[in-house]
Formats: sequence, C-alpha cells, structure tokens
Amino acid sequence: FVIRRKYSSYNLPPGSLGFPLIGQSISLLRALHSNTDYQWYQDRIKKYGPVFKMSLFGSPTVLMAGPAANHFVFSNQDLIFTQTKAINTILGRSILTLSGEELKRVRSALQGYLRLEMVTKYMRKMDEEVRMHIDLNWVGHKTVKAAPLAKRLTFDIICSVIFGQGIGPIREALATDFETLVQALLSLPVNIPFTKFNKGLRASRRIRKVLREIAREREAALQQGHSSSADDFFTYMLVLRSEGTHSLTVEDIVDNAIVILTAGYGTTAVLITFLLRYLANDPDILGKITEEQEEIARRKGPNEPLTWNDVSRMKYTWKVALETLRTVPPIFGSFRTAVKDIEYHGYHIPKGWQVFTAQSITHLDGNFFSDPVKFDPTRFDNQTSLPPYCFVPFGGGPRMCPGNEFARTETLVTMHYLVRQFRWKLCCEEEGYRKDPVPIPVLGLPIELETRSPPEYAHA
Ligand code: HEM
Repeated sequence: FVIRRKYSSYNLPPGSLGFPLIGQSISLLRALHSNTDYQWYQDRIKKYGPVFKMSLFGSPTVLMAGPAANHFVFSNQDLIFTQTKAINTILGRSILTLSGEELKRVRSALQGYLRLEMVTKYMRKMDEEVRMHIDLNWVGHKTVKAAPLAKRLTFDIICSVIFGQGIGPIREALATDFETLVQALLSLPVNIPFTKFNKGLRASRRIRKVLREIAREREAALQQGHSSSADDFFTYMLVLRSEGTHSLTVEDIVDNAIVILTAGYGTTAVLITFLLRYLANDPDILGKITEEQEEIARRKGPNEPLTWNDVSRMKYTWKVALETLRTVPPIFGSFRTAVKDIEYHGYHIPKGWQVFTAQSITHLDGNFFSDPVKFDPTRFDNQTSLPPYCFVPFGGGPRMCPGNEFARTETLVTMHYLVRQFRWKLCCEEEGYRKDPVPIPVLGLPIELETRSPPEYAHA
C-alpha cells in the first residue's frame, strides 16, 4: 500500500511485491535449489508478461525477459552493479563497488590483464598446473569426485597465474579461506561470532594479510628494478600505476585480486564439471572431442606444453563447452540497481529499485534455440547466426566478463589432458544438481575412472 501511494504517478510493471523484505526471495531460492527456476520464471511471465515486479533480497525488483531486456540491463548507464552490504564489506574497494572514472580505469586495467595476448603469456603456467593436478588427484584413482576437484584446479590455476603462488602451505590456506569468503558473499551481514558473514570477514582479513605481503614484495622488487615480468597481477597493476593509468593503492590492488579470484574459479569449475557430466553420457561427442585432441597431440613432442596455437585449434571442443554454458550457465542471472528513475517498455522503474535478467530465459527459448532441451553442440557451428543477446553466459556490454578468454583457455587445456588420458562413468546416473547459487551436482559428481590404454603419453 505504501509503495502504491509513493509511486501513484508511476506506471509500475505488473506483478506483486509480496511480503515486505521477504517478497519472493525464498520462493526463488527454493526454485534455484530444486533446479526448477526456469519454470518459476515461465509461470510468472505467463501471468504478467515479460516485464514484471516482485521483491528480491530486500529490494523491489523488476524482472525483464528476452534479448532486448538483456541488452538493456547490460548496457544502460543508469543501472549500476547491485552492491550488497556483505559484498561491500568483504570485498572492499574493488571493481564491483567503484563508479565513474575510477571504475573505467580499473575495468580497463583488469580487462588488459585478462586479455587474450596476456592469456597466451600465462598458458605455460596453466598447462603445468593442469598436468600436476591430474597427476596428483586423478592418476591411480578408481573413483574421484569431479566437482570439488574442478574447483580446486581452477583455484590453483588462478592462484599460480595471478599471485605467483604455486603448490605449498600458503596456497592451501588461501584455498580454505577463499571457500569461506565465497560462502559469505550472499549471507546476511550479521557480524556476530559463528555467522557465515563473520567467518567470511575473518577469512578475508587473513587473505588480505597474505596477499598484501606478496604485493609488497613485488613492489619492492619493482623499485629495485628486479622484476621485468608483468604476468603476475600485482606487478602488472603496479607498473600501470607508475605509468599514471590508475591511482589504486596496494590495498585496492589486493581487493581487486580477491575479486578476480572469487569471480573466476567457481564459475569455470562449473563449466568443467558439467562438461564431464555431459561427456560421460555421450560417447559420440566424446569421441569427436578425443579425435580433435589426439590430432593436436600428434603434432607435438612428448610432454611439450600446449601453446595458444593448439588451443585455437580446439574448435569442436569449445562448441561443446558453449552448449554446456547454454544449458547450465554458471551465473543464473544479473542484478543491477537504478541510480535514477528509468523507463523500459513504457513502464517506470523507480530510482533504487533492482532490475534482474535470468540467462536461462533466453538460453532455453525455442525461438532462439530449436529443441532447446537437446544437447547439440552443432548449434554453435555458425555463431554469428545467433540473434544478439540471446546467448549470454558471460553477460554483455561494458561489464561483460573480462575473464572469458582465461576461462576458455583453462577449460580447453584441462579437457585436452582429461579426454586423452581417461574414460569415465557416472557413479550415480540419477544424480541431479542444484543451484547454490552456482550449479553443483548434489553428490559432487562422483565418477568411475578408467585409464585409456595404451596411454599415448606419460608425464613425469
Ligand atoms: C565459465 C567461466 C565464467 C563465466 C560463465 C563467467 C561469467 C561472468 C558474468 C555473467 C559476469 C557479469 C555479471 C553481470 O553482468 O552481472 C562476469 C563478471 C566478471 N568475471 Fe567472469 N565468468 C567466468 C570466468 C571468469 C574468470 C576465469 C575470471 C578471471 C580470471 C572472471 C572474472 C570476472 C570479473 C572480474 C567480473 C566482474 C567484471 C566487472 O565488474 O566489470 N570470470 N563473469
């Protein structure tokens, strides 16, 4: 009633804001958990149309469906990243919380660090981490749980590339603390002992302490003219600062490193996990991927690391990955907050309200993807034929994921070594998955491993 009076001159979208504070949050979280979120959106779209209001996570929210809505949410300048108190407090002064000119500068620096040419520079480290991970965690095991292993692998890769932290006790401690930190990002910001938020806050302090030390070491090395390599994130950012590109303090650089890691490892792990899940049930597609990977391996000497050229030949494998991203997008949707009153399709969206788009709405729409529930990588044979903004696993517009090339490369390198070395079967054919909020198989995807014989290569 209060809202209706306050906005009596507005043409608000249809829908219901539900109970104060709670609104539809619990209902959507339940749908995500039971993996019925697509139906949840469809039921409401049928009732109200493609633009409707509700209340999510304590704020009035407008859900918008369709490619035009995706474009609007990703590109409208009056919409900013939604900043929850937990994210602000735990992640500090990072790209997620900056605005205006400082945001542009930091975004451009991060994008520069993660761009294709840089990824080609740290490919060797990725290759090394993947092989080491497989040797330590897969070789010699009859069964493994793929989901936690994929997460650990993607964590180790980013840690090694970005912080220069190889295997050892520091990386172990960081891995545990990052898990706690990620869990806290969507928690209620209640800072009393033993809450998720409090644990996350304490983990973020420990992470900062370690990273600050590494950053200071890099700073000292630079000042003494020792460091010529810019492939670690701290050195890269410190060099940019000395050139006047941005004015971030060491503390701010550390916060941004935490964001890159947080945004980068769980997401790519979902892609690798679900690729393994699909391939277990599709010998034809697995056969084609293996053929592509064997062909690449034949051109190389034994133990020779993969290069960017090799990765760019993995075209079929990447199409299978894209189809995995279409059917199981790691990020379920994007939230933004209106910084002033805006209008969309004749409806008013008041300042301070959230807008929300969900990726599955277009990814599973038969108008854009025929027979959308079918797993069919050939849809990506001609990617330019897809209408814009209907396939958005990495978002779009000025805040599109800057880590997409990084994710692509590490996924392909991982698949190269796994498909050549193993065959696998799902231990539990019926295992479902939930979105928590990233998709995760309920049992962690236990798989039975068989080493391919004869193994055509060995790495010591
Ligand atoms: C398959 C893997 C990945 C997926 C599906 C993914 C998806 C996304 C999406 C959808 C967004 C935009 C969210 C929005 O607009 O609301 C985003 C942002 C971001 N991603 Fe990724 N991502 C992946 C991997 C990575 C990796 C590997 C990194 C870094 C190494 C990374 C770093 C980031 C950062 C820093 C942002 C925030 C950008 C900004 O604030 O402007 N992501 N990602």
